[in-house]
Amino acid sequence: MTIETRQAIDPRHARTFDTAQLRAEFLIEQPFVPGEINLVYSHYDRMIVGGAVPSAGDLVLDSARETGTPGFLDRREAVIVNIGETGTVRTGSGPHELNHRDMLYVGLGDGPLTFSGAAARFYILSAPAHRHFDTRLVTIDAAKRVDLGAAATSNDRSIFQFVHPDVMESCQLVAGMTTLHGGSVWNTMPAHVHDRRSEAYLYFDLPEDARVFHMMGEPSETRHLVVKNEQAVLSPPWSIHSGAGTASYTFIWAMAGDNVDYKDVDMVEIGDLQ
Ligand SMILES: O=C[C@H](O)[C@@H](O)CC(=O)C(=O)O
Ligand SMILES: [Zn+2]
Repeated sequence: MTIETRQAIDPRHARTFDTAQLRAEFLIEQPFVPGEINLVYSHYDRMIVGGAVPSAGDLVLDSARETGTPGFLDRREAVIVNIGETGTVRTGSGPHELNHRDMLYVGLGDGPLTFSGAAARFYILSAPAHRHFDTRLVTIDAAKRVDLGAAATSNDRSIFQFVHPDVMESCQLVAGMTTLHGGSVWNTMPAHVHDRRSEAYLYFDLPEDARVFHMMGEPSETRHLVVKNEQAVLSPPWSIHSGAGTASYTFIWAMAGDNVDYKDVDMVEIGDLQ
């Protein structure tokens, strides 16, 4: 298992970054490595973001020096999303079968996690937690669907809220999936920020020869990251997080911070973007 620590970057510092520095701090280039668990420990709300690709054999996430606790989930909760084919995640309380796009919420203390499935690809999210909620599998049918945008503005999309107060309780993690409908390529425009919560994006189901231009930065200092399929982006509390693809795609968004209020966002007027 590898864990890379990323410091929380001050927006005044981020303004000075060139492309390589922006990518090194905010892009997770290869979360999915066959036969490995590969994580980033971010100091933005101490979110852990990464992947597990069991392929040949089981992979176990039991402990990490970075958390300073004997077990990885002793003081944390997690969300696991399968973006590959059917696989199994065994938690302390038992096995859970995850089909493509299912999410598993794992409550505080319910580790270790064992990942299996020859063609499964597990996206891993974790944040500190203050109490236990029962581990729960949330399928796309159980998620709350919100349709937003329109074809005329190239942002016709469905937002599926999986770990969200309307569906289930959690401590900090709020997570879901947004699918762009055919021909639509823009997510989260008009853009927003939410200083109360950090966010992470994983773009997937994007053709190999397509790219998403992920918009980030303070509204008055925007930057972009060119992102390919199955790459993740860390979005600081001070940053917009929006993207336009050269093709349609799906992404997983997840937040952690002071509240779990999905609607608590500060919208950015289009005229205020620079
Ligand atoms: O705070 C909310 C997150 O940025 C995403 O849920 C937004 C999103 O999926 C979209 O508008 O397409
Ligand atoms: Zn957001």
